[in-house]
Amino acid sequence: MVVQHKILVVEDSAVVLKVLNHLLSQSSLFVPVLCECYAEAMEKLNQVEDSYFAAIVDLNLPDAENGEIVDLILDKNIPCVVLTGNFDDNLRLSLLNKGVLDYITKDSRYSFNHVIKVIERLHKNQGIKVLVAEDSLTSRRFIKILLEQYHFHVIEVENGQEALAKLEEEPEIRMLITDHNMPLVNGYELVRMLRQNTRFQDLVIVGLSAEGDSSLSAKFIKAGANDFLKKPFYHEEFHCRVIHNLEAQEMLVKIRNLASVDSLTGLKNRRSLFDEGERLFHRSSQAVSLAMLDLDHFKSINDTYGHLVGDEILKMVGREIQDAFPGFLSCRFGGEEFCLFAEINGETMHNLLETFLTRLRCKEFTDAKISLTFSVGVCSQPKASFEGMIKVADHFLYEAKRLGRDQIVSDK
Ligand SMILES: Nc1nc2c(ncn2[C@@H]2O[C@H](COP(=O)(O)OP(=O)(O)OP(=O)(O)O)[C@@H](O)[C@H]2O)c(=O)[nH]1
Repeated sequence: MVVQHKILVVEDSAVVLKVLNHLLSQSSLFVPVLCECYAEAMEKLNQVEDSYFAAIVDLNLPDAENGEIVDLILDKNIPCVVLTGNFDDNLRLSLLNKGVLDYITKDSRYSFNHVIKVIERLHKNQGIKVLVAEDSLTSRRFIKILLEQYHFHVIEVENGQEALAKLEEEPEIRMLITDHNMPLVNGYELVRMLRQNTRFQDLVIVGLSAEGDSSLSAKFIKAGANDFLKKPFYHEEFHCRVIHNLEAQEMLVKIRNLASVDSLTGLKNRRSLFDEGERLFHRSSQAVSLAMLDLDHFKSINDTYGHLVGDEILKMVGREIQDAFPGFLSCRFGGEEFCLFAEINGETMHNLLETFLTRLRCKEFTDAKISLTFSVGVCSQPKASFEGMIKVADHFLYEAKRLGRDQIVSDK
């Protein structure tokens, strides 16, 4: 079940309130709570049972014209995004110094999408671990506060050696913010070491360099850092760089996943079967088994109920396979053909497949209550190559079809 978060919106313009309400309601994560003035917001905030994930506020309200709403929100420790009609540099600085998350002018309709993006980002950041490597306690704490303001989970270390140990210990750390001048292993050496290890390829690294040391920024980037910041930096720039680099990395992961996943079923696609299967095949020192599964008479399902129902069936079958074979390399080989590969012996593979086929026979799929069966070929005897195993399993699959379908033929 999705946990929904309340977002307090304080805005005197009915149109803006409507737009923000619409945009927030489009996400299943957020529930907008709308207020037209300061007094109404205060009343909502005083209802003790209510806690707010964030607030979006207009600076000039009819009953509080000088941004008093910001202090009210920040006093309650609620992350605050300010929307305003006029851009003023001094005001912007004073708001950012107070600790507002962002300051956005209502100069186009994109401004409202920007506000929602900030709130969504805040939500996403909750699960993201960031490592801060910095020997100066003051500087480290300052960076920690800035990151926590954006809901990141912050881990602190005092030097490069500790950073390496922490990154080994906690592989889910997504970002490293590192100073250069640190004892034992300095920032530049740390980045070089990390980038030589393919495991840390996706780690986002932002180097911190002292003012005037331009060669260091270049060295950081050359060593493989994604970005750098010159100290002292202003927190608006810090947040932008952190978020932009993180989003670029997220996009990369998304593209990589799209390239390896079958969009219909969510299983791995044929390309990643060969990539990952080859690797597992060569690495494995124990028995491996490979199964090719083909839905029986699938063409007649398409012909009778249409392609959309056929697609729905393939999606459901994908989920069944995922549930029945956790930890397996499971892929949609093409059309209505699937492939399973794992480090198990032929007998175990056979038994698991038997259980799966039995369960499938008892099920009915879609509103049309369609029954499904699979023909399966299994290869579990040692072969010279991964491709060789696929060929053998494919051969047994066709044998299963020839023998009347709905059965397993294997070499065990
Ligand atoms: N809906 C849908 N159908 C697909 C997709 N990919 C392949 N098919 C259909 O799968 C059917 C496969 O038909 P056949 O190769 O004749 O096999 P079959 O009807 O399952 O018969 P047997 O394999 O001999 O039991 C064809 O009708 C394809 O159009 C897809 O992504 N979606």
